[in-house]
Amino acid sequence: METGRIIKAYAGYYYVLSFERDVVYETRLRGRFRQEDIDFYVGDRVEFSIIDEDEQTGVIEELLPRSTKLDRPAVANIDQVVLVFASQQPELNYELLDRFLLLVEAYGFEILICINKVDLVGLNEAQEALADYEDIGYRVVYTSAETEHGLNRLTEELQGRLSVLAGPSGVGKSSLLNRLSPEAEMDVGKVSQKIKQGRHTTRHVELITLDNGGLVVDTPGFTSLRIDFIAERELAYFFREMREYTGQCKFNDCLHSSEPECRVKQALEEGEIPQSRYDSYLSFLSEIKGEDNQW
Ligand SMILES: Nc1nc2c(ncn2[C@@H]2O[C@H](COP(=O)(O)OP(=O)(O)OP(=O)(O)O)[C@@H](O)[C@H]2O)c(=O)[nH]1
Ligand SMILES: [Zn+2]
Repeated sequence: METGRIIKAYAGYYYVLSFERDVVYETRLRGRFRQEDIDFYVGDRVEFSIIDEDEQTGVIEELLPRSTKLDRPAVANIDQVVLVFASQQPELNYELLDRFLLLVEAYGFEILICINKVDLVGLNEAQEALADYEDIGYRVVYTSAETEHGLNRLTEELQGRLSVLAGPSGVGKSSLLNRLSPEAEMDVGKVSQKIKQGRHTTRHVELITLDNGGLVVDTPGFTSLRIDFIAERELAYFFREMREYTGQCKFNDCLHSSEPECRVKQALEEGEIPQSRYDSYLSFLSEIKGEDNQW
């Protein structure tokens, strides 16, 4: 039995990249899966048997355990979300960055922040703009899809993992994906050959294969920015720099807004929590409470 990962699903066929060799097999599901009503997603790890080695065809026999599942796009086993923002055009919107960070924290994915278009402001300015986030402990890479600055570092961060890009419109997500993907098609000839046969005008989610073993979802995730599924009481927990203080307030049910003797607000005054992050927190809190529902 072989093991591999579904990198594309199309018209009843599942394209499985073998873990043992650099080959993509065109597979079908065993009939029993239809009766059992089991869904298979791009990103799923499977066991399969080979029907014809020359034709690279096979049959999926088993679904291996899934660590995570995202619905839009439907992808299983995502290891990290790459939040792409631009240092300029569009101007870096911190509250929007905090909203994306909150969503990804709430889903429990690992996070990499990618600041693109550094060619427009210069690396120093781009880094200064993210200093608070690096202090909090977020990993940040600085890129330019235009000059290719930082693309090696980004590729390293994608190594051996399944990543999805997310971020606002116009920041360069497609440009970065295009920079990453031609390499993959050149180096993994058989992969692209098999995949091209199934290309079609309808959009289907696919994984882009990098030659360092990294996989990247070809469409951005987190297109809905609604946060009202998050409970008021857990909001501060998803702000990493607030987490350590939330248990130390005078009141157990403190929401860190207007309560007295709030340890979070004390940390804010002492400069341990950035003012702009706290402003985002208050804004999201009132949104969750239903006082302001703009999304
Ligand atoms: N100067 C500069 N321009 C860039 C860079 N990356 C992308 N752009 C430009 O920014 C514009 C938007 O890029 P896209 O790649 O379409 O951005 P996107 O994030 O995919 O946008 P949506 O498809 O709306 O989500 C295009 O005109 C790109 O040429 C960069 O690093 N530097
Ligand atoms: Zn408090």
